Amino acid sequence: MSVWEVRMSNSKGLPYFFNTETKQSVWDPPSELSKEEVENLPGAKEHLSSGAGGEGRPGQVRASHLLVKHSGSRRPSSWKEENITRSQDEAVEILRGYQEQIGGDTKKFAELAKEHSDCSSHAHGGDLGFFGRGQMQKPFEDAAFGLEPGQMSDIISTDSGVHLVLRTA
Ligand SMILES: Cn1nc(-c2ccccc2)cc1C(=O)N[C@H](Cc1nc2ccccc2[nH]1)C(=O)O
Repeated sequence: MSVWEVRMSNSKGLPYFFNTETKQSVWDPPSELSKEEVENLPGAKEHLSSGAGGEGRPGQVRASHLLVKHSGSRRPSSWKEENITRSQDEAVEILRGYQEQIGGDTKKFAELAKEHSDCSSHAHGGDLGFFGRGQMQKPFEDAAFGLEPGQMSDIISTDSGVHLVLRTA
């Protein structure tokens, strides 16, 4: 029985991980847990988007993203860089570079997201699983729901940073 459980942050509309022993809350899946263990945590089925293999529910989309954070990001820290100080303009320039490399190649998208995305979903090639409206920050939701499956957005901005979004289902 894991000491971790998945809860929903109502203020942010995002799932987080709560340690019932230490009472610690973290956004990122605890690194000591495998993807399988994360998906079987109490609350995971209810709060985590259905990941690989899930069909999702009507009105849901599945998307991946490549996030570059900057100094103005809600949480200017990531698995890659503890203290992110780049400006938003620098973040956009970096993301433009990835956009050029990706072209329309979805395999390349996943490779670059895994290596460079400042989101903890990098470990899954940027895959966020299925989600419905009301779950993600609005600019991200609008971009994802405005794409056809297989289509990639231009650069969009949220409180988390700047993103490229790829709708996958
Ligand atoms: C919304 N979300 N899902 C995951 C996720 C999903 C599947 C597997 C692992 C992590 C991580 C996150 C998340 O909020 N990550 C944040 C960054 C971030 N901010 C976002 C805003 C909109 C969509 C995705 C976003 N990711 C972080 O790591 O600081």
